[in-house]
Amino acid sequence: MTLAEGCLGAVSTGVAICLLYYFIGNSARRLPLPPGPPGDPIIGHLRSLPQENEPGKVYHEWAKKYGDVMRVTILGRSMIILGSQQAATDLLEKRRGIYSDRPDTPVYDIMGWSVNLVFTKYASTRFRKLKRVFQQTLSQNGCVQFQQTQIENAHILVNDLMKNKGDYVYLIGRYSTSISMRIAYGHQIRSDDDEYIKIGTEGANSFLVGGTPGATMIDLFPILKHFPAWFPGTHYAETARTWKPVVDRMHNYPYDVVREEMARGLAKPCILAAELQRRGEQVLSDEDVSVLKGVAGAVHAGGTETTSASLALFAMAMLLYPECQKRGQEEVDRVVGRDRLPTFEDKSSLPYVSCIVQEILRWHPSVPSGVAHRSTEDDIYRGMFIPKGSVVIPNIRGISLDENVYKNPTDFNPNRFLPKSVGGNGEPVFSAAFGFGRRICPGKYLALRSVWIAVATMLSTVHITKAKDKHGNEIVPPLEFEHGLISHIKNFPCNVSARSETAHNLVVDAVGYIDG
Ligand code: HEM
Repeated sequence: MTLAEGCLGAVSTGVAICLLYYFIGNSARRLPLPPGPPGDPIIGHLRSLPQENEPGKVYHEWAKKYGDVMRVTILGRSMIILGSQQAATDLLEKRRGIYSDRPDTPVYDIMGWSVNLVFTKYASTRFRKLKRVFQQTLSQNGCVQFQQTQIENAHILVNDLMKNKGDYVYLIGRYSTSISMRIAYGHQIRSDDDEYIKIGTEGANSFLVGGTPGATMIDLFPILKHFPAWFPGTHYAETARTWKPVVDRMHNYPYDVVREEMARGLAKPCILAAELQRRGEQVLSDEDVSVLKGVAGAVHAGGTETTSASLALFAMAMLLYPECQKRGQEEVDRVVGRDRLPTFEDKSSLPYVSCIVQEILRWHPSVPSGVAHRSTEDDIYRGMFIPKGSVVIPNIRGISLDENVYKNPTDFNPNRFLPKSVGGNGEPVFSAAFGFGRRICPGKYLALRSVWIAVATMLSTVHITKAKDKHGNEIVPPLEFEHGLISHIKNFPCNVSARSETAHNLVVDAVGYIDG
């Protein structure tokens, strides 16, 4: 074969491949898009998308009519809602190569959240750097190094609950903030006026004012962020600018403190100090500093509200389903006894307690609509065309309510996860609580351990009962939630008391040993 013939052959093959792609691409575009409820001309579903009410529940009802892969549009942008474990696994996990990006979130970028892994674009060096630190420190084995911190904070929690009795939701928030701050920055929270509680709470509040990430008018039309504040639709950009100093302070203040403590040889072991030490004498670029602030900030921002929302649900479940509390307490008493407190070594012998934790995560998932993914290529699924650039939402709440998988899904029933051989329903563990694919929650193992040790320690030492009104009648709190990226149960009254004098003394002793 001559050189000319060879070149001709290569060119013809190239042209044939291009034509094939062109025809496949075109025929894919001729396939039906996923079905969905009717929308308005031009604006699409802007008016009909649920905002106030529980969106995941509304999507779940729509899915009964339109299927578990639904499409809605907002001003021409496609949003695909996945309503079953099967569809979410097929796309977000099995085709992770094309469903792992995040949509643009200019509102959160203006606020200063772009340092955080959750908003980082998939195909970026920054994503790989942030992910590496999480994978190394918070893997299933890596988490074990933090168990003493978790145990100590569980003891502080029950001690405070016994003293403060009714202030459950606040103390749970303090428990999860303490764990995050200690792991990220080596700082143990000891009092209510601690600066870390203040900056953490303020930073977390910014999530309540930024709208749904990727779905505000500014996210859809970023040009609007340059328009004056009076212009319709610009409101989120203005709000975001107001909150920027708060979010910046949340990232900067603890970073500066740890650096200063390291310089004086006083820094406590934590993720930030370990990462700084790893870099030794090396001069840090602005990007390095921003990655370090992002890692530590993500431990706090990703872990605090989600963990406390889950534990707030635990108390509500114990109030509404006292028989589950009784069964959990009996299991702990049988395995751990009454003369010591639970440890992680007891975990494998306490299956019902683990089922309680699983059921908290399923009953009302704390991130009900997940965090939106974005597709980076055209795709075909079950004969439907999913255009490149679609925002893809795993409806975690909908998956938790799937009647084909979970019997009577609105009931709190830990027994559903026990094998049939021991009288359970043998239903599958609800893994969707932590998301999917390459964006799956990197704090999953830490979170599961923080929730487990708090639940086991509470079952061992305290009794949670309904509060009474002024006439002595028990108050049955309604199951109501504040809906945002993270779904929080609305504050509710309850009583928490020591289960026995022995339990009280054990806790007081344990707290006395915690190192200042
Ligand atoms: C019960 C507690 C928790 C729940 C229910 C939860 C749930 C989730 C969910 C649903 C996602 C989105 C996954 C996806 O996009 O598919 C996520 C992402 C994330 N979570 Fe968690 N999480 C919890 C605790 C934590 C903890 C303790 C940390 C940190 C130590 C953490 C850090 C993160 C980060 C950094 C991301 C973003 C990951 C990425 O975008 O690649 N989370 N979490």
